[in-house]
Amino acid sequence: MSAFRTLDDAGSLRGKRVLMRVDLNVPMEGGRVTDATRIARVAPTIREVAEQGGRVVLLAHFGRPKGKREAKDSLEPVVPALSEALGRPVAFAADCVGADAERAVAALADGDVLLLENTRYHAGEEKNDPAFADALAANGDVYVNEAFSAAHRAHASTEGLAHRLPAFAGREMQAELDALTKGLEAPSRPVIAIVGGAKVSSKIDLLENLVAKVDILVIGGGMANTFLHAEGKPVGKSLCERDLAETATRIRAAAEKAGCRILLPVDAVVASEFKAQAPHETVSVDAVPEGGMILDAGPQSVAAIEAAIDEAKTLVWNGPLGAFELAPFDAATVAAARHAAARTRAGALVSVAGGGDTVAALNHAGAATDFTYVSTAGGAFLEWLEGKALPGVEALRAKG
Ligand SMILES: Nc1ncnc2c1ncn2[C@@H]1O[C@H](COP(=O)(O)OP(=O)(O)O)[C@@H](O)[C@H]1O
Ligand SMILES: O=C(OP(=O)(O)O)[C@H](O)COP(=O)(O)O
Repeated sequence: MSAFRTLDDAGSLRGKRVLMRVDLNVPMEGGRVTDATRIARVAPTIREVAEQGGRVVLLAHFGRPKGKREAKDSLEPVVPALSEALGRPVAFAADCVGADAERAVAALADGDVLLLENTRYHAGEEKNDPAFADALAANGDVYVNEAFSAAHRAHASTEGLAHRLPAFAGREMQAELDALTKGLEAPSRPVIAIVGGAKVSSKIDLLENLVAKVDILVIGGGMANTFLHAEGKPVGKSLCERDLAETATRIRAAAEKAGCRILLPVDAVVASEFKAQAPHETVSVDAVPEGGMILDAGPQSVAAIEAAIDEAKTLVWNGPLGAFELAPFDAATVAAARHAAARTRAGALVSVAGGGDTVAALNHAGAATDFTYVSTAGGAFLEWLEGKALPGVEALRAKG
């Protein structure tokens, strides 16, 4: 396997248009960034290139607008947080290709930073369409991929561009891969994985491989609801992908075969509205009312998760156990995070967690700094853990 070309191999970037793919898919509320970790982690690389006199053109996605220009998925509200992290102004262009982008790029002086609008406003992005990748490439002289957390996507801005321009791994891309390899290449067993969150359809398949790699798999959040439904339990109005019941059943069988213990919630905190402080009750997972929504794991489930963490020597975690942004539905996530942090502090656990919202949840719990390593990546981290090649990483490997 050949190595990456890194920024050290890029030569002088003075006066060059540096198309840098970053992941600005950050938690936002009311038009403001609520957790800037992903921004903070790439800011030094942006500054490094700008300080060399490179003209930085940032490419990123936000949400999943599926080729449509949805105002709620604009990257413009990220500009103030980005500018604050960089300590310098950041220009913005209303499109990532075409006349708007061209004009904004042409106006850059050496050391300037420009953010282009959401790449996913164009259907060609997710299709890795050659014509769209060409249109993106027209605005750069070199390409830097600094978006490890989007490296599991073979999209035009994460993969296609690497074949069109001299391509280099960013500092954070390198650092993520180094840290994950160091922390998890030969993990002390037992290994426990916690997988929760809301991206059920895009993450459920990887559980089938994951059960062969870990000893205990805790399933939480929206992912758990899908498994509970597959077992015939009532899930009311909960976030649940009913058509994935068969996949859930298959994963349970794979886990049994691999000797991986699966832990599902036994009790749940249920509300009738997806809202902070919504009236709620704790019920058994056998008794979720028809109009109820599971928004968190209950205390018995938390106790079981904490006991399972105590058995483990290594923890990997992606996806909150509940809707942690809405108090009091953060209780299970906060308790598990603090428990894992305490075990890590005591030297009993290697703990690695990742994902845009998971990092926000760990910060919210005050637990992030105690974890052995916090990755910015969720899905990409899990796919890396499965042993899958990440298209965004593979495309950077030096040829010849
Ligand atoms: N039971 C639940 N019902 C609805 N949403 C949930 C539930 N549990 C977790 N979530 C949501 O999952 C989201 C995070 O999921 P995901 O994007 O998969 O994680 P990450 O960004 O860390 O990879 C959070 O916004 C959280 O509110
Ligand atoms: O937030 C992201 O991933 P994550 O939620 O798994 O951490 C990345 O930006 C990838 O987004 P996507 O899952 O819509 O491709």
